Amino acid sequence: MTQAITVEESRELDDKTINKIGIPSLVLMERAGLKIYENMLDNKDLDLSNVLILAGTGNNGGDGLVVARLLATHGYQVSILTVGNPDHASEDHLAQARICNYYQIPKVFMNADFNKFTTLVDALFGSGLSRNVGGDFATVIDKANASTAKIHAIDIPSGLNGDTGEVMGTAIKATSTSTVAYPKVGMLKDQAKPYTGKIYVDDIGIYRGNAFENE
Ligand SMILES: NC(=O)C1=CN([C@@H]2O[C@H](COP(=O)(O)OP(=O)(O)OC[C@H]3O[C@@H](n4cnc5c(N)ncnc54)[C@H](O)[C@@H]3O)[C@@H](O)[C@H]2O)[C@@H](O)CC1
Ligand SMILES: [K+]
Repeated sequence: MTQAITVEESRELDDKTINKIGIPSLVLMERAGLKIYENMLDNKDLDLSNVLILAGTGNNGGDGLVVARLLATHGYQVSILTVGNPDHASEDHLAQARICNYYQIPKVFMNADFNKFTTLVDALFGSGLSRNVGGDFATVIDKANASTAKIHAIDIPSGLNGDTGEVMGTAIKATSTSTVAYPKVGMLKDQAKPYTGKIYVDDIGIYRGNAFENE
């Protein structure tokens, strides 16, 4: 597996790629979503006949909404549960939500029966997780773990500390995880294995170091 980075490094690399190198964030999100979708098709442990996207209102959720759209446009049955305050949604999340609305991807709410779904996509938190998980987020994570569905996590299983591999209150136990750009150091610790499952590392155009860099 390629080198691992800290969560802070991952946020710095995202920022540099977008604001210094100039690759638009929605381009990175599209590339991430496409790779994640392909990882899900690749993983034969996942049954994609009825998928639910668990989307937070940040960019991790935005990645999840790209996956929702790719599944829908390729004929898969997919629904979205958005968790968190929509008034605090990131710009890119809102852009993806408008696209999902265009495609009329069905929405479900907190009372949804997760056992109806064959695969859940964990897009609640990625590198933005900054405190212990509680409230609706904890409810959804615990319900997802207790369900019969398999879980595919985006970037970092939600609730797992990407630096230490510790659980912050509660955390998603995924069958597989698509991590963006580089794995985060905490995900490679032994204690993280039951949470990450099989790890896919997705190259989306974010690189540590650059031979052409003049600094
Ligand atoms: N444009 C970019 O920078 C890219 C971001 N990507 C994705 O975006 C993710 C990072 O997105 P964000 O920075 O929007 O952050 P997240 O989507 O990880 O988290 C969203 C927000 O949740 C809030 N939050 C943190 N801990 C919480 C808690 N315990 N309870 C409730 N709310 C909490 C924070 O305010 C945080 O900003 C990455 O993990 C990756 O999946 C990828 O699309 C690649 C490009
Ligand atoms: K996640």
